[in-house]
Amino acid sequence: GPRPVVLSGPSGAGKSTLLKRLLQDCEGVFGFSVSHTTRNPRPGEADGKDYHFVTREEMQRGIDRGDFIEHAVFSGNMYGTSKAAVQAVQAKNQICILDIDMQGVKNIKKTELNPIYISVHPPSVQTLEQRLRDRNTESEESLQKRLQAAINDLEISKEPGLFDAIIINDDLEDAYTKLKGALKEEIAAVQTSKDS
Ligand SMILES: Nc1nc2c(ncn2[C@@H]2O[C@H](COP(=O)(O)OP(=O)(O)O)[C@@H](O)[C@H]2O)c(=O)[nH]1
Ligand SMILES: Nc1ncnc2c1ncn2[C@@H]1O[C@H](COP(=O)(O)OP(=O)(O)O)[C@@H](O)[C@H]1O
Repeated sequence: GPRPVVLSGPSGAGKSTLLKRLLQDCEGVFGFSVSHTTRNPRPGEADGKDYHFVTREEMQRGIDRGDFIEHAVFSGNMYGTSKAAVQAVQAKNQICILDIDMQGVKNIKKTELNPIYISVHPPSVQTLEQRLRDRNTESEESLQKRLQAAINDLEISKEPGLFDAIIINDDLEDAYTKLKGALKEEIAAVQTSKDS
């Protein structure tokens, strides 16, 4: 099947915005790997679509059973990619997109998944903070944790070879064009196999 795609980058960099657009624009080409999380759903988020929202006990049981390819704690909540989430997409012969943090990137590198790694960056930490504030989803404490993680992860992202592409999300149209461009061969391959 097609190579999966990992989208990483700081909270608030624009990963969900870009990937939602990609899913709509290239209908049937991509499938989202629905992660598990212990954080509370935000208004508008649907269980089983944006995340599988679970308790810490349920998540820990799944980890102990070996259900997860990778898992991490981010900003005080647990997150993880289940084997089933990736298999559900791969069974449809779609390009599986994973939206995961830096710990997830490092752990996926130890697996056989062999994805394309893309990092989405904000134009500056100031802009990131403004976008996160305007999104209105975080408490002040959660916002500060995300900004600290962002500063740390932006530094780690400079490591040569960690990512296949880094997309700076300043103008959204421009960033989207770059993201689609970075994946054009994979998109074409899936479209060709669908036509045949
Ligand atoms: N390692 C890992 N990170 C994840 C997973 N799902 C989501 N994340 C990351 O967890 C972080 C927080 O996600 P979320 O609470 O949805 O906040 P947002 O990124 O600010 O919208 C982001 O960096 C996500 O990429 C997962 O399954 N594994
Ligand atoms: N290029 C952009 N210009 C202005 N605002 C943006 C841009 N991209 C995303 N946003 C906004 O910034 C916020 C964070 O984006 P989001 O996609 O939720 O980030 P992430 O999924 O990486 O946490 C959202 O409110 C989104 O609408």
